[in-house]
Amino acid sequence: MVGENKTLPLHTCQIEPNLWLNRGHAVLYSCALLALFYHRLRSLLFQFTTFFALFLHLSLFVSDLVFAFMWAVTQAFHMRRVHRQTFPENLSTVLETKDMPKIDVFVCTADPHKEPPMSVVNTVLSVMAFDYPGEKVCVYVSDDGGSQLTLFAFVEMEKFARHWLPFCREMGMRKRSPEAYFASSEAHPHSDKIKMMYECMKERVEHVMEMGRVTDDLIHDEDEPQIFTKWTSDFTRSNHPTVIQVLLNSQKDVDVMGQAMPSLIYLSREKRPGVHHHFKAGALNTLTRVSAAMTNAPIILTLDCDMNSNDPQAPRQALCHLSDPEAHPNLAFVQFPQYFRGIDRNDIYGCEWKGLFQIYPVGMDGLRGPNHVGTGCFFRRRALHKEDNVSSLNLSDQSIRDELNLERAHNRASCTYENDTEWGVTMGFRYGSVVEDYYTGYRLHCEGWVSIFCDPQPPAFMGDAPFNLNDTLSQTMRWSVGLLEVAFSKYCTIIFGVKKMNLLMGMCYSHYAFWPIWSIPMITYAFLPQLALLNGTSLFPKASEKWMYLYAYLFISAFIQDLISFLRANGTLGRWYNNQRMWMIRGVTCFPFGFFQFFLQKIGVSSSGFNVTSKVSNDEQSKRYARGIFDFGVVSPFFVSLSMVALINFAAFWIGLMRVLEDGYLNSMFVQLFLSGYVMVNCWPVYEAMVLRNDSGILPRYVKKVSVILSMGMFTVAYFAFGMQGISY
Ligand SMILES: O=c1ccn([C@@H]2O[C@H](COP(=O)(O)OP(=O)(O)O[C@H]3O[C@H](CO)[C@@H](O)[C@H](O)[C@H]3O)[C@@H](O)[C@H]2O)c(=O)[nH]1
Ligand SMILES: [Mn+2]
Repeated sequence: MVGENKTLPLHTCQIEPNLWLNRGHAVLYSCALLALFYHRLRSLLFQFTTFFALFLHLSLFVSDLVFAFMWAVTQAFHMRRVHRQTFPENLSTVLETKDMPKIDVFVCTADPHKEPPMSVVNTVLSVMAFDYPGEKVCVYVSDDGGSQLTLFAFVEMEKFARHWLPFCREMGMRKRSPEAYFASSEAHPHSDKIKMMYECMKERVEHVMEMGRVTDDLIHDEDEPQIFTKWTSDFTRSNHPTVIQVLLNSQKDVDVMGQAMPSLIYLSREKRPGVHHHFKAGALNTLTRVSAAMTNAPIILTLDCDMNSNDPQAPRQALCHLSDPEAHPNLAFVQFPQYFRGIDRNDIYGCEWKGLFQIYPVGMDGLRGPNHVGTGCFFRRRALHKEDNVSSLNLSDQSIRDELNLERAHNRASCTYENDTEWGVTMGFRYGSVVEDYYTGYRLHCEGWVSIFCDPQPPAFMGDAPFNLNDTLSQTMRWSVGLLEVAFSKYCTIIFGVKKMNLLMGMCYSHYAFWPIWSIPMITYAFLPQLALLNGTSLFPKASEKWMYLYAYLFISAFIQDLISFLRANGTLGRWYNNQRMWMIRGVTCFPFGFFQFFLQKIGVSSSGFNVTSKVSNDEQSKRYARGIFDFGVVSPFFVSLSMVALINFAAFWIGLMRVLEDGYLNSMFVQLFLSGYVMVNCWPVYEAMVLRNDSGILPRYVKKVSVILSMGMFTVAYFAFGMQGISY
């Protein structure tokens, strides 16, 4: 066991027993796959009567190859799973409180309308209230929206925080974001006074949000007017100077009980039209440089604005690894998983991402460590600066109000600072992919850094998940584009990755990089067998043939393996069912559209973008979500392709069933009929939204019309293609 003091361990690490079961299954399944390809190749050669037949069988062949590739790379996650535990109560054996390292916390926000300032305020309050010496914490809020509304919220919050932090210490509660605390059963009956203060602050912030700007009558403090003077008439979110505002300084600010407050710094980096700002990666690099000039803590915690601390012990848990004298010298980061609040019982949109955030990191942790997921991650500053830069940035004892430091910080937040530097190339968060988290972690692992997965219960952090279908699909589409940017770059995971790390790590990273290629088999299997069924053409072995067992084994055992690992990670059957349904939906919507977008970028027609996920939902939407009802509601190309799948499969199943019963073809059409039925059952929410429901979340008429027309067009083309070729088995 690693990091174990003779008596009191800081952490333990256990390899999962029974791994041979996974390995045995992998061998068996591989053999089955080989048999499948033998069978597929044979059909390809023997049934090559016409080009159309070749096209049909080639499509299925390629689809199965993709399935097999995805299955194979996923096995790397099951080869060496490890489970860690931390013991923060033992930290004192290696570290006295006065020696605890300083921590800089980066909280990113980008748009006050999609990310309400009050929610960012809650996040910041929850981390300021960490169970950690106040003078050792500095929270930086990066506002890429350059919004005076967000700054106003923090000016207000700073006063409330002086009451909130002592309150948290006194109550010793776990949830330290006011919103989460007041809504929880933890809330103390005598918390009325502090709740009132909170409500007052919230009211003022929301009032300013409604007004859209900060008016003079809202400014009380004599210091405050000058804070907002940078917002002149030509200040826009994409064209403005740097704003750095020190709101709290731990060297002089104390709470109402006289204890040092953590520092709090608002930063909105300079933006100019025509100068690429590299989205969140750019924001994080600016924060890294600015914080180096002001507090220069050796440990950095990155958080998205919706990621509240859910346990004030989180920094101590991370320190169990980071401060362990026996820690790996190249330990770059300790990653906590993303958990989400407010997910409905059955997680209809599969937003929990159990595989991505809970199951697969355990597998990577047994290799070189989990991938970085953008939030809830404690970095060693060393991993983000180049070695030689760390010493030159060693300014840790300087005051954050120091004029020289402030000037340095301003300079480092300028939009041209990075020109001709290594920032984003070999230093800091890497540019070139909109999934900067995945890409940065990947590059660090390739450079020989390692990471650790820390998944304590209760979860250390909790974030928001998208609450409607279009938002979650847009988010996955952005991820898809970002992942393809990595897959098709010179840092391709299967070539560069395998070479620089090892085969298994390369496979894990490839699983993500090639996510969007799921769309190839998904689209093929969603349309081709169904169109063939409608035209009386059989594409699979007969139900009575022995090859059928092979198909059944491959299909069923893949599902069972997935189900078992889902249930073992505290999943429920309902959530698993919805999760597999969302895979199908993503496979025919955001993955192919992501592919298309990536292609447009490659040929220079479109440029990459970071469409921030909205963290607000209206009342009606929330009600529907709570009842597990799908929200369509907007005209979106995703819904057109999804509706087409629903329509074609519906027609294929019922017409196919009628024909089969009439003509007795069930034996040869069984697989296709089963497939249409399976897709149809998965598409149930789409039928509901098409014809059965009557609320504002139904499929818009326009989407229905377009998808009916396109489906008919597709059917007609297939009718002639199958008819003219005259294939029928
Ligand atoms: O130009 C930008 C765009 C975004 N953000 C911030 O980035 C964070 C993540 O954005 P969000 O819209 O919530 O994206 P998600 O897809 O929900 O986030 C996941 O995926 C991102 C990569 O696509 C990662 O950065 C995140 O950490 C990860 O949680 C938010 O705090 C934003 O404020 C910026 O600071 N600047
Ligand atoms: Mn998010």
